[in-house]
Amino acid sequence: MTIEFYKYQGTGNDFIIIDNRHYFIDKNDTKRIAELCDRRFGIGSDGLILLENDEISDFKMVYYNADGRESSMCGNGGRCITAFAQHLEIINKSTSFSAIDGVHEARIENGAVWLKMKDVREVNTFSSHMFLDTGSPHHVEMVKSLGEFDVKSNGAQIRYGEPYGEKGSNINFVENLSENRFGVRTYERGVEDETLSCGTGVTAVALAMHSSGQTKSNAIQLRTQGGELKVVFRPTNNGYEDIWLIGPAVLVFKGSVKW
Ligand SMILES: N[C@H](CCC[C@H](N)C(=O)O)C(=O)O
Repeated sequence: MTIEFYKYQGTGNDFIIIDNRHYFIDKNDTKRIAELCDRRFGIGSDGLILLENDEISDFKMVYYNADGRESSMCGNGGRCITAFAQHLEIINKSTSFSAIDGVHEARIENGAVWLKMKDVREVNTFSSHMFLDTGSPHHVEMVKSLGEFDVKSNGAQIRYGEPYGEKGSNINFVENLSENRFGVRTYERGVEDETLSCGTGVTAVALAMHSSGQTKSNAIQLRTQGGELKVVFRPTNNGYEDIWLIGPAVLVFKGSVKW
């Protein structure tokens, strides 16, 4: 079967997106999904996203990491599928769609996509790092001179080490740039490499910086290797709510491929 795909990127985190409302893709074909994500033998991407019909919302998002396995929520992917849904004229400027961690509101405003993230009830603080789940699990730790830091080897060591083990976590390394701006580089579980940005990751960093008192602001700028993202949120006495991940989502090309 030959299928049409669209290639999107959100601050360099890139995805193959397929309108699966009418196809009958074998969603358990881990090998084929990994082949399509391969940067030499396939189309090349950090992940693959299916857009499907949904009874309770405008559409359903199914996310696979580059290893071909279905995974937890992808923030940059959620922004890209919103732009894709508008491209397909499924939506106009706002939507609510279903993903593995629940229903997300999103809107497109002045060329940026706003994605509402799930509420975060707890930020776990340890001596060397913090850990929280923003739809995907995230380890957050401060480093000096982020630009020269070896993200891949240090990230892999933490991701496979205790307490994360095989299930793993995404690993974010952070440097403070100003009162409300932080540099972030992320080792992503399921890509098993550094990605140019990670949406649930920068969301975790923004909340961790507020929770640890490194910022008093509730509007945080995140500088990633792939570009600038913004996270705004409302601190409550039960964690964080009204959390929005804001940034660009760009259609790079479309094509067709044998499945
Ligand atoms: N690799 C992540 C999922 C994708 C997260 C990232 N691409 C984002 O933008 O949030 C995980 O397995 O937890």
